[in-house]
Order: sequence, then structure tokens, then C-alpha cells
Amino acid sequence: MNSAVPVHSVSVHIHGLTVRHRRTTALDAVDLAFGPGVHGLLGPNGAGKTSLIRVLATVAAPTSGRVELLGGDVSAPAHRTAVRRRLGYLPQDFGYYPGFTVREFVAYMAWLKEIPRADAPAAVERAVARVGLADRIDAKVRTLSGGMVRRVGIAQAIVNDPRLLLLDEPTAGLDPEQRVDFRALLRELGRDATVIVSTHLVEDVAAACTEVTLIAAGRVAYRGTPQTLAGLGAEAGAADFGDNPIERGYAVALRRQRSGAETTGWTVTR
Ligand SMILES: Nc1ncnc2c1ncn2[C@@H]1O[C@H](COP(=O)(O)OP(=O)(O)OP(=O)(O)O)[C@@H](O)[C@H]1O
Repeated sequence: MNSAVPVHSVSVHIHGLTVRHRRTTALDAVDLAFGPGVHGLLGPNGAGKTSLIRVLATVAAPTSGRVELLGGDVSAPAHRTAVRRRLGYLPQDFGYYPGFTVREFVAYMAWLKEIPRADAPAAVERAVARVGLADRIDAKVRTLSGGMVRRVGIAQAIVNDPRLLLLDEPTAGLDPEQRVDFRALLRELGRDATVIVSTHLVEDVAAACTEVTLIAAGRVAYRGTPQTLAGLGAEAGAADFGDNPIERGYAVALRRQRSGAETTGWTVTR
């Protein structure tokens, strides 16, 4: 099998994805597709966002359903290996080696992703510079602040110039200035790659996302643009549910899902 991954395919196709953790159903027969752009994944605590991202990152297997990433089914080992070279993943709980320097840690991740040895040093420096840590590249990770460590996590996720980038609450712990810079980086990355970002911050969604997917109780409660979600929030009776239009739209979509009504944004099938 050819292990090359096509660059401009629909990046993510999920069919009937169910994930169970013992007796808890985290995702319930979900169908979704994602193409290039920045996709915000919103939802209450326990909605299933991390469960979805972990399956897309190929670190967890579905209980049932089919997952196609970058043009092939990831249940095929050869394709899964090819996808991992083109994948970037920042887990919610990001493990690192505190005794490594930033350069050593990101280089180690570059090696795991099989970046050619000759290309790795420049790729590491570029990734670290993109997260604003060039001046700390030779500092040990244990000497960095929590927000800086988070940025090291983002650097390792982007070091291989991923076609599919999965970020689980990347802005947690970043200061406001860093969040602004990070959103600009997201927009830049989303020009070519498919970027899926789980977040609780509606500001992230408003500033950086081209599309929003709202997950609730293991199901897709809403899909649309940040603008259409904000439009939902402009409805009569929604004023009490949040401080800004997107928060209000989020509340309306959740309420509708809980009452069993369909919420229509628009469906993405690029
Ligand atoms: N390892 C596990 N064992 C048992 N239950 C789990 C496990 N991981 C997740 N769950 C359950 O699955 C459901 C979905 O969890 P998940 O972490 O995917 O949600 P989330 O949307 O990412 O939540 P949060 O916003 O709090 O991070 C929850 O009910 C959670 O308690």
C-alpha cells in the first residue's frame, strides 16, 4: 500500500462513531466530516469532545463506527501509520519530560513523527518560534510557567507541519496576549490544514474558527459558523443565557437539543 497521504482530501469522515467507556456512552453514533479550516468543538463538561479527539488522534479505538482520516480508514495499520506522520495532537493532559530542554523535547517529538533527520533541527526551531518561545528554546521545560509549557505542547503538535491538527483545550492557561497570538496562529494553520480545537472559550471560537460543532451528551447538537451560532442567540428569550451572542447561541442550541428539537446550522461536507 502506498503510505503517501493526499494533501487536499476531505480530511475527516466519521460514520456512526460510538465510543463507550465501560457503561458510559461518550459518543453515540456520530456522523461528522471536517475539511481544511479551523473547527471549534464546543460542549458542556462530559459532552464527549475529548473522546472524539482521542479517536481522531488514533490513540483510542472506536467502540463501533468508521473513521476515515486523510483519505483512508484508520483501522488499516499501514494507513494509520501514514496518518500519524501527518497528524498533530495536543492532549488535554499533556505529558512531557521536565528534564528536557524545549529544543530536546520538540526534537524528540519530531523524531517520533519520523521527520527526516536533516530537516528536524529547522522544523524544531520554526515550531518553537511560532509559539513565541524562541528565546527559551534551550531552557529546561521544568523551568517554564504553565502557560509556556502549554505552548511547548502546541509546538510539538505542529512540528511536522500537520495536515490534521487536533488541539484539546489549547488555550487553557495562556494569558490574554498569548491567546490572541495563538488564535492568529490557528487561522494561519487552518488555511491549509484541518484544525480541530476543543475549547470552552467562546472568544476562541469567535476569533479563530471558521466552523463550530457543538457536542452534547455524545451527539452533535449544532453545526454552523460562529456567525450562525451567534444568530441563534439573537432569538427572543435567549437574553438571559449568556454575556455575548455566541454564548447565547450555545445555550439555545443546547436547550433545543435537550428538548429534542432539531437545530439546523449548515452541514459541512467538503
Ligand atoms: N476513561 C474513562 N472511563 C470512564 N468514563 C469516561 C472515561 N473517559 C471519559 N469518560 C466519560 O465519558 C463522557 C465523555 O467524556 P469526555 O472526556 O469525552 O468529555 P469532554 O466533552 O471532553 O468533557 P470536558 O469538557 O469536561 O473535558 C463523560 O461522561 C466522562 O465521564
